[in-house]
Amino acid sequence: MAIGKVGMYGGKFLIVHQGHVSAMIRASTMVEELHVMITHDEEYEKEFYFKGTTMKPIPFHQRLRWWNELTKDLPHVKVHAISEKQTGEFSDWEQGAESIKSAIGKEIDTVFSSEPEYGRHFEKLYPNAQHIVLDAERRTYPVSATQIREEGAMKHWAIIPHVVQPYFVRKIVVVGTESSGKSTLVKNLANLYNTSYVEEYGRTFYEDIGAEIAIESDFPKIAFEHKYHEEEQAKRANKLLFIDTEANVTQYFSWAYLGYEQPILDHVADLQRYDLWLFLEPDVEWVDDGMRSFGDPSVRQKNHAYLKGLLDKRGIRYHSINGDYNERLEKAIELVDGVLEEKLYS
Ligand SMILES: NC(=O)c1ccc[n+]([C@@H]2O[C@H](COP(=O)([O-])OP(=O)(O)OC[C@H]3O[C@@H](n4cnc5c(N)ncnc54)[C@H](O)[C@@H]3O)[C@@H](O)[C@H]2O)c1
Repeated sequence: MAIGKVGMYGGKFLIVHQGHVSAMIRASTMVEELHVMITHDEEYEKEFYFKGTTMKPIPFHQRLRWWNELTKDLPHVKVHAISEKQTGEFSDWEQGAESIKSAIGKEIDTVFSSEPEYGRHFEKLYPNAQHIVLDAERRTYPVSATQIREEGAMKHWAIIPHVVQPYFVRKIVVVGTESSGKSTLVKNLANLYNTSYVEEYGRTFYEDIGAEIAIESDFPKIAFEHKYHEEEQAKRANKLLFIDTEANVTQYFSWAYLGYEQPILDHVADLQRYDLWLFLEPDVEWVDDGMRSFGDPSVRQKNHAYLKGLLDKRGIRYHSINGDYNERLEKAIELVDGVLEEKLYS
């Protein structure tokens, strides 16, 4: 028999970690229905929880989405987001409790937390409810959200839930014109860092249709499909995702093959966020693999300058990578290690 009928488990969940998930799952086995309450005050959070960290504030919609996904197989667990104005006083909790009670709409008989000292608040706010303290010593997951915000997600990867991890995956994009060594570098880096990668979709597209003639509608299709693969691979990534090309490169190909740029590709480029841009200089030997068209050295240089111009126009901070294959790899590794150490490059 359940210990209680209607349970409540609340927090700010900045960020959601396995300690929270473990508490929620245990609580869900003790009551007939459990309500997870995400209390938020985004202005206050920005000022008091994220300032001075390398982490960007996490919108409450994002937290709601994580909790929805985490509880999707538990029909008796409901998730709510509650605005709770923060001033650092107990009155914040009073106002929050009113919103919590009205959102649940039923008598709350069990309140869960991992903090014994919250008991004094709960006695006043939920006088008829029992307070069940779960893992007060944080033995299962000895970590706090504050520590993760301060030290960064990379360091605490193993205790970040799998539905939350894609949000924190660091995206490293490798750009350059044809035969600049992008695909080899991307695969080598992915294997070195034991993670996933995204291939240049344009190549697969033309291989699949067996055509060498490009038409206007190919390029938006390539850009969208490429984005889809980025999303999919981010779910499998181990901290880092290596990506071969992006929408500016697709724009460059539109210009190179059709003679003009397409505004829709600019819109896709506007939405992109990468943590590190590696720009490969065309100083390695041209390799004709049967799919390439611009081997002449002067054309190669002109194309290279055009692509750089596209990135410069957008104010993108890229890192030029040149030299032989070993020099390129070592330079890339140095920069990628910086990403793992939460260095901000863009
Ligand atoms: N108004 C209310 O009635 C009410 C009720 C509950 C919570 N709240 C809000 O939530 C806040 C309290 O939550 P918080 O700041 O502690 O939030 P939090 O998001 O850091 O933690 C949420 C809960 O998870 C527990 N927890 C944290 N790390 C854990 C770990 N490693 N292992 C196991 N459990 C762990 C916490 O003790 C807390 O009970 C309050 O400041 C208040 O704003 C309000």
